[in-house]
Amino acid sequence: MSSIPVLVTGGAGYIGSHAVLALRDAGWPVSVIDDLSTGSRYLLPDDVPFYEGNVADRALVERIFAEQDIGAIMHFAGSIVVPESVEKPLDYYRNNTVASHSLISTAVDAGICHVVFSSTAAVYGEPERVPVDEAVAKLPINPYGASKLMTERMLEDSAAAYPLNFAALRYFNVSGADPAGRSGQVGKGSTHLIKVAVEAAVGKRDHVDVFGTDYQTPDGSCVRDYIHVSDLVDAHLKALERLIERPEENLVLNLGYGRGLSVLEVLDALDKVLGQPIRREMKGRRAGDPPLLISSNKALLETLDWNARYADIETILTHALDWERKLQSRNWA
Ligand SMILES: NC(=O)c1ccc[n+]([C@@H]2O[C@H](COP(=O)([O-])OP(=O)(O)OC[C@H]3O[C@@H](n4cnc5c(N)ncnc54)[C@H](O)[C@@H]3O)[C@@H](O)[C@H]2O)c1
Ligand SMILES: O=c1ccn([C@@H]2O[C@H](COP(=O)(O)OP(=O)(O)O[C@H]3O[C@H](CO)[C@H](O)[C@H](O)[C@H]3O)[C@@H](O)[C@H]2O)c(=O)[nH]1
Repeated sequence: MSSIPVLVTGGAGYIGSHAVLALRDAGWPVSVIDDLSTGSRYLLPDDVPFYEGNVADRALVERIFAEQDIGAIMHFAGSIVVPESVEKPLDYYRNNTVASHSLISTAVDAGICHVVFSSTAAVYGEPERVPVDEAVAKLPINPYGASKLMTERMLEDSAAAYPLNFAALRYFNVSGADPAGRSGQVGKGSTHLIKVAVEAAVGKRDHVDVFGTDYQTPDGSCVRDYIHVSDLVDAHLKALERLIERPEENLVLNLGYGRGLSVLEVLDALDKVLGQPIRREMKGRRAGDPPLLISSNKALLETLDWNARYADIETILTHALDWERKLQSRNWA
């Protein structure tokens, strides 16, 4: 497979930094643009060409395209906090939709042909069926999901009109960290279950809240499809290869294992990894949480030559825990 220079937007963030590492490991030339609003430069190797700035800065993006001879974009840059999107919807439409418009139109003008886009299970809202397949109605229930769906739509219409193809990858619950310990999730008030749980494991928190124990699920707590970040980014590389091989095709794929784990099952697994229990507090339901969110990954398995390598929840937790310990030992966050 011939590799072409890739621009990773949001490459100093959690998922983007793993994509940079995976692309480099596989021999792709990589550059990064990131405004460092939530990202951290130390998640990237020093020798990655790094441009600090906003993807909506057309002049900067044009310069990167020219200087790095970019042929494809992996677009991770965006704002990701669901409750914040409800409080500040216009910020989310600006940073996720309007900034993406600028990036896509700059790419089209520069003749860049392939875009892999970070979408989310939030585009489905409260899905009418679970496992959720890609044909389920897209009815987002918050501005975050709506802002991402609008970008998917822009890509779809642009691909019909210009020489461009795209992959919209809808992530379920991204978790874990680079198995080699080079990157992971950086704190700053994370609300994600696995991040919160490993913070408790290293003593940054004294307990984990369990939000809701009275759902119509086997043990009463919410069920999610946790996918290891390295498996997730591997699907991005496979998707990009496919876009290059088949320029007339686009891809819209869920990224998940098609497997559900409850909050209590995740915490039990962490207790097992640690060999001792983490303190839990049973709390009421958190607003806006669907009881059950599991992907159908049939399309992913049928379309890409992709296999899960790190699906075991204890593996996911071990990698997240190793990273949390590293953060703590370096006083990074
Ligand atoms: N983490 C998840 O569970 C999850 C789930 C579904 C989808 N996603 C999507 O994946 C992508 C990456 O998420 P993440 O978890 O790595 O978040 P993150 O906050 O760690 O990464 C986002 C990166 O983008 C940068 N950024 C934000 N706006 C920018 C802009 N306008 N120009 C340049 N840089 C900008 C930030 O500084 C950060 O480094 C996002 O688009 C998010 O919506 C994440
Ligand atoms: O301290 C915590 C944190 C979370 N939970 C529970 O754990 C489950 C998973 O919660 P996360 O916050 O880890 O993840 P979400 O399923 O809420 O969010 C995921 O889906 C969202 C869209 O629906 C966004 O895409 C988001 O980035 C992504 O992680 C939920 O039932 C939540 O209530 C707890 O019990 N205690």
